Amino acid sequence: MGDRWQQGAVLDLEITGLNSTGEGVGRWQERVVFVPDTVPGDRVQTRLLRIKPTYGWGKLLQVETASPDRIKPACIVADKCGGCQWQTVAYTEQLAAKQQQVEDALKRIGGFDTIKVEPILPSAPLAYRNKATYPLGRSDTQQVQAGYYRKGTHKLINLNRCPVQDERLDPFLSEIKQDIAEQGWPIYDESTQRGALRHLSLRIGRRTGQVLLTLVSTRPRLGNLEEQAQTWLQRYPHLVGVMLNHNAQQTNAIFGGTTYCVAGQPYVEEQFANLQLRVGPTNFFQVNTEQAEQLLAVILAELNLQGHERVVDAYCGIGTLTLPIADQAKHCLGLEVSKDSVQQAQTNAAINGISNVDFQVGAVEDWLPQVGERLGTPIDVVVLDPPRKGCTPAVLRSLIELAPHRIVYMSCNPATLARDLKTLCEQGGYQLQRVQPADFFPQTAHVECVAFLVR
Ligand SMILES: C[S@@+](CC[C@H](N)C(=O)[O-])C[C@H]1O[C@@H](n2cnc3c(N)ncnc32)[C@H](O)[C@@H]1O
Repeated sequence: MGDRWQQGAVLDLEITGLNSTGEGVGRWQERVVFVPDTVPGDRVQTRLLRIKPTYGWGKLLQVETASPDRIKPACIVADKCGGCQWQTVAYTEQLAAKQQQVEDALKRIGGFDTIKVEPILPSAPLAYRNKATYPLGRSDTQQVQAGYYRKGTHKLINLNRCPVQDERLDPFLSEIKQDIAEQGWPIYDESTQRGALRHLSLRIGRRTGQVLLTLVSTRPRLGNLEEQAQTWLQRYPHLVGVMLNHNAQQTNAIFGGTTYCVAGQPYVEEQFANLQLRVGPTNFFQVNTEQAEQLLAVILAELNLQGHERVVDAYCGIGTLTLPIADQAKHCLGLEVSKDSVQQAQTNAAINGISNVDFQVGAVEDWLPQVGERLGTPIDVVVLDPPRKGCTPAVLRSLIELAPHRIVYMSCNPATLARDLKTLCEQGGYQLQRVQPADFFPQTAHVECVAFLVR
């Protein structure tokens, strides 16, 4: 079945680009076809799986002529693992696709036809992640496994190494599951909802080498965990703490609300932008420390703070942006919904001797309307760094009412960024001055950006 626009048809295509979800993009008789696992420049044979009148999705049957940008993946399970989409795409091509993704979102969603997007800041392409969270499972022969899910499934691929993770985390991945097996701790089974251990989570301070190991369990206790934790602390000199997170909910969220420190300390220390930061097991912290630091340097250079500014850092996490900004401003107020993160941010402020900051636990929606009373007006700068879904209409309305002179909007989703920038410009009288993308997530289609607005 070929040469027809119907499900099951086999088509020959040339792949000419990559889309924002990581699929290769080709054209067939004016229609667009998305084909996962392909590289721009590939000539491929694909079978149409799903079709709409003007576009569809195909499954790669074979690469007839490989693109010069198709490379050998660093990962031995790259063709199966659902973790990275772009292990076979040359890094320069990944960067070009991300640049295009940002430019397209700003034009198509934001209507910013003339805005110049700065060249994307490249990262180390491998071994860059400071945090790994591996689901645990059992093989058909009942061996304990840890790894990532096979593409599009919840079937685990057992891994002993993951090339995008900091290499110092690999021994924990390959060895801890053996100890779990020897302890006989029951592994959680999603299908029956029985068992205890769900995830192995690892966090490393890139500059300090300190490692924190967290087990996520449906039960608040595991027999013999204290003794096993002591064995791990002795075996791994860089391991500084062992934690147990209790998550008994039927949910996709990895962590539950309570975390116990079983042995050692409940955080890793990280040196970040000349500050000493403590990061707990469940706190949000950018996974690419070096890139977060590069983007922070861009923000500080662009803001060029003089020491008299009142700044609000909305969605502030553990103060990663709040503290370096406060260092150059009159006062900085961080707003953050996670109580744990705010406590960590307050500790981080104290350790670094930064006293011109405050942190408020709560939703930005609730607290942004009150920041004028709290800090005094005018507010000079508001920094936004929301989750992927972007800002709610209520946050944008409050922001427009507050009318800070400048807005810095950091985002990991160019589509919601472009949507919110459009609202701020059309309804709030802001002008988009500059957009700087940065690659925080090599080997995946994700891209981070910071946009600068002035009123
Ligand atoms: C992308 S992270 C940014 C954290 C911080 N700016 C950083 O660079 O480390 C988003 C943060 O927003 C918090 N958050 C999510 N929704 C929120 C809301 N409605 N109000 C306040 N904080 C929120 C999350 O807990 C998370 O810490």
